[in-house]
Amino acid sequence: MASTPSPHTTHLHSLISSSINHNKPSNLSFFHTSSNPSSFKLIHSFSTSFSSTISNVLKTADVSLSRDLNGVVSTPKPTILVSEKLGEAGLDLLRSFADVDCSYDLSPQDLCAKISLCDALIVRSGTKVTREVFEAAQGRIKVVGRAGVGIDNVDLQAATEFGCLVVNAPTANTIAAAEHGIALLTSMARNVAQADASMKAGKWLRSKYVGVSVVGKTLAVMGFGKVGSEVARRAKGLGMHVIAHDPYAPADRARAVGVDLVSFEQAIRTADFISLHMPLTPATNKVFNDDTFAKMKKGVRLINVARGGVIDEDALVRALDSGIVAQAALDVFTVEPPPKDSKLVQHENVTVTPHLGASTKEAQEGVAIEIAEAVVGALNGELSATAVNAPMVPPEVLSELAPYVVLAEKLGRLAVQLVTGGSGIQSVKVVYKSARDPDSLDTRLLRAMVTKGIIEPISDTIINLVNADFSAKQKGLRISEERIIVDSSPEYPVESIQVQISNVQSKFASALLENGNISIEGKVKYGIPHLTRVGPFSVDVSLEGNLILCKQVDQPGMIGKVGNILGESNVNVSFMSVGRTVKRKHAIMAIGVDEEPDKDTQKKIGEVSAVEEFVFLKL
Ligand SMILES: NC(=O)C1=CN([C@@H]2O[C@H](COP(=O)(O)OP(=O)(O)OC[C@H]3O[C@@H](n4cnc5c(N)ncnc54)[C@H](O)[C@@H]3O)[C@@H](O)[C@H]2O)C=CC1
Ligand SMILES: O=C(O)C(=O)COP(=O)(O)O
Repeated sequence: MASTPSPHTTHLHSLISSSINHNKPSNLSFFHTSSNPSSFKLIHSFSTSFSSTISNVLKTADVSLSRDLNGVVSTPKPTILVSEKLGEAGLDLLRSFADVDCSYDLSPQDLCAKISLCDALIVRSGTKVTREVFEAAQGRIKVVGRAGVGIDNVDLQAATEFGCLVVNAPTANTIAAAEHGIALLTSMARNVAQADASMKAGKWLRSKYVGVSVVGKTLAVMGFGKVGSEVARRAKGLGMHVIAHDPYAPADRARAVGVDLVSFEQAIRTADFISLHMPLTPATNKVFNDDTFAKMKKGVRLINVARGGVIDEDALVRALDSGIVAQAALDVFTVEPPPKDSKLVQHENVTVTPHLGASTKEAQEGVAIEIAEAVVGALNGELSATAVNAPMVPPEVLSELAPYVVLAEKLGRLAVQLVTGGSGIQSVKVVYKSARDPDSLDTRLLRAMVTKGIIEPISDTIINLVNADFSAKQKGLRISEERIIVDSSPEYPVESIQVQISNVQSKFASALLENGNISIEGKVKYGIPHLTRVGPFSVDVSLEGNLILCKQVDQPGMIGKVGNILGESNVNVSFMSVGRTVKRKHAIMAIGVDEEPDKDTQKKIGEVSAVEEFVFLKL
C-alpha cells in the first residue's frame, strides 16, 4: 500500500486532477495538453489550484497550457470580442489578459461568423445576443459581459442552456442614468430642447415655451432600484414630493430617502410626473398602455430612461394627442434606433435623446473597468459577484467549500457508474450531514457538482454551475437534497455527503441500501476527499486515481490474492480499505489503483473463489 502523501500536497493534487481527468475533448483542459498529466509541474500555489477547482465548477475557461520548442509551458491567451465602444481603461485591462477584437457595428451574421473564435463577448445595449449567436459559438463562448445594467438584449435562457455565464456591470452607470433622468425632467418642464431648436431656426418664441415648475409637484418613481432611488433623492432636492412604486423594494429603504412606497394604481393616478426605472421583463413589457394612460392625471409628464419596451409607443402617441400626457421625455425606444418617421420621436411634445443615459465619460470608464474585471475573473474561473444567470457565491464561501466541491463531483461520478447500463436515472438524493444550521449551509455549488458528476459521463453536455439545474431538468433528473444536523464541529461546513440513486438496477449489489437505493458517502479528511461508505459498508479510501470495489467472503488472505493479481499485471495499488457489516460474513474491499486493470486482470479477480462481485470505477 502506498504511503499517504502530505495532506496539503494531496489536497492540491486532488483539486488539480479533478480538473484534468474530467475534461472532455470538446472542452479543452484547463491545465495541460499533454497526455501525461503527471509530467507537469502543474501547481505552484494554492491559489492556482483553487482557481482550477472553481473552473471545474464553472468550466468557463478555455485556457489550455501548451509547450514551446524549449518545453516552456505557456498559456494561449483567450480571445475577447468587444462589439460596442468600451472605455479605454477597460480595454487596457482586457488586453493585458487576452487578445481583444474590437469590432463595432457587426451585423447579426458577422457576429455569428466571428463568435466561434471567441471565449468571451462584451456588449452594450446595441448588440442582440440571441440564441443563434450561442448556437453559432459551438460551445466556445464561455462568458458574455454586458457593459451596463439592462440585460434584455441577451437571451439568458439560451446562455444558460449553453452553459455560458452572463455578467453585467450594475453599478458604474447608476448616477449617469439618474442625472440624465433629472436632465430630461427639467428640460422637458421648461421646453429647453424645443426652444433651442426654434431659436436655431431663427425664431424667438417666448410665450410658446412657457413651462411648468417642478417644485411642489408629485413625482412617481416607477422602479425604486439603484437609478430610481438616486432620481428620487435628486428630485427631493428640487422640492418635489416623491412617491415610488416597486413591488420588491423594502419600505425602510424608501423611507430613508423620504419616499412613500405606493401601489401602481396610486402612483399613476396621483403623479404630475412619472419617471420609469424598472427593467424590461415579460411582466413590465408595455405596462404603460391605453388602459394605464387612461388612469393617469390629465396633463401628466412622462420620463423614460429605463427601456422603450415598457411603454406601448402607439398608445403613448394617442395619449399625447389626447392631452392625457402633456409631455414625454424619452431616452430609450422599443426599437433602437427608432424609425426616422416615428410619430413619437417627431411629436412636438416629446423630447428625445439617443439612449444617452449611461453616456458620461465617468460612467463609461467605470462600466468598462467593472465589466473587464468581471469577464477576466470569469475566464479565470472565479465566480462572479455580478453573475446574472448563476448563483453568486461569495469568495469566502467558495474557498471553504473547495474540497467538498471536488468530493461532490467524484461521488456523483462514482454513483452513476454503479448503475447498470440502460437504467434511466430519474431520482437522485444528496444528503449533507453538517453541524451547521441548514440555513447557513449554501449547497448550490455542491448540488451542481453532484449533478455534473452524474450527467457528464452519460452525455455530451459539459455541466457547470450555470447549466447544472437546467441540464438535470432537461434530462428528467430530479435532484433532491436533505440536510441532517449532526453533533460535530461547525468549523467544517459539511461532515459528509451521501449520494443516493433510486429506482435503478446496480451492477454492484453491495452498494444498495435496504431501501433499494444505490448509496455512496464521502468525507473530506485533511482537505482530501475520501469515500467512506458504499451501501451499508464502511470503507476509507482517498478518492484519487481509479477504484476497484470488491465484495468477498470475509476470510483471511483476500487482500493478498487480489493484490497479487494486480501486482502481476503491473497495476499499482495506491490505497486499500476493507469494510464489513458482520465479522467472517461479507466484506467490501475498496482498492485505489493508479492504472486501469486490463480485461484479463479483471477476469482473474472475478475468478477468485471468495469474490462475489466486483466493479472497476473511474474517478
Ligand atoms: N438609459 C440608460 O442608458 C440606462 C438605462 N438603465 C435602465 O434603468 C433600469 C433600472 O436600472 P437600475 O436601477 O440600475 O436597476 P435595479 O435593478 O437596481 O432597479 C430596478 C428596480 O425595478 C424594480 N422592478 C422590477 N419590476 C418592477 C415592476 N413591475 N414595477 C416596478 N418596479 C419594478 C426592481 O425591484 C428594482 O428595484 C434598467 O432597465 C436599466 O436597464 C440603466 C442605466 C442606464
Ligand atoms: O446600462 C444600461 O442598462 C443601459 O441602458 C446603458 O446602455 P449602453 O451601455 O449605453 O448601451
